[in-house]
Amino acid sequence: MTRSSLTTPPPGAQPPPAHPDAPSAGSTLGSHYSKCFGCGAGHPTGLHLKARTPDGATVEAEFTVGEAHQGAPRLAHGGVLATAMDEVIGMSVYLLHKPYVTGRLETDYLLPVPVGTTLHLRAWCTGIDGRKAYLEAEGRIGAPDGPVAVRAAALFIEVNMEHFAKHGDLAAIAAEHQDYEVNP
Ligand SMILES: CCCCCCCCCCCC(=O)SCCNC(=O)CCNC(=O)[C@H](O)C(C)(C)COP(=O)(O)OP(=O)(O)OC[C@H]1O[C@@H](n2cnc3c(N)ncnc32)[C@H](O)[C@@H]1OP(=O)(O)O
Repeated sequence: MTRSSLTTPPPGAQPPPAHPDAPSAGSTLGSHYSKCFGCGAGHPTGLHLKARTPDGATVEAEFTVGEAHQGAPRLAHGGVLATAMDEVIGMSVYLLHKPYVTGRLETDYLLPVPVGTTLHLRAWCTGIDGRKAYLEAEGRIGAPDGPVAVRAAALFIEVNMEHFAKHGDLAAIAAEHQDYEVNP
């Protein structure tokens, strides 16, 4: 990953220890919002990602590139792939048990991804520094150990629920979620 200094944890920043109330190893992670383009089951044209954590530290999901995701003919659009990376990283933040939003997302495209390909996505945290969470992700073609097609590095910023109340629709979030301490 050719991550920049902005997405590289500063010296001494470490991934956090597992939060006692975060999803445990083997858990499935629900959608944070039914209309989310990345994970909402109710979104008519979204990516419909469904994630799980095999170990309480990383998050995995699969994304099959469809007709609606093309850029060049029969090939995935890079922006759609970046969305998938943003979403799987966003889901990995569940494990930190706090609300975060994407501040910066960097993406490397290593291989073209044809329509019909299933990308095996994985995301993990590389360090925490105050409100800043440093995270990475990869998308592998066809299998969890397949060739890496996409890599991402991100800086997520911790926010409070007022962020969503001020700028968005907290009532819509509250209608679907009970635990406001968790990035749903
Ligand atoms: C439960 C609900 C559902 C939650 C649903 C969440 C689901 C996740 C879905 C996928 C994720 C998304 O797409 S989220 C949607 C896309 N993202 C957004 O809409 C975020 C828009 N941006 C913002 O609202 C703001 O810029 C924030 C919150 C990111 C930061 O604003 P702030 O709170 O005023 O904080 P600020 O002081 O500026 O920044 C804090 C520290 O981070 C650094 N920093 C901030 N941005 C950057 C950046 N782009 N690149 C480098 N560094 C940065 C600052 O230098 C500072 O470092 P230092 O001085 O402390 O060293």
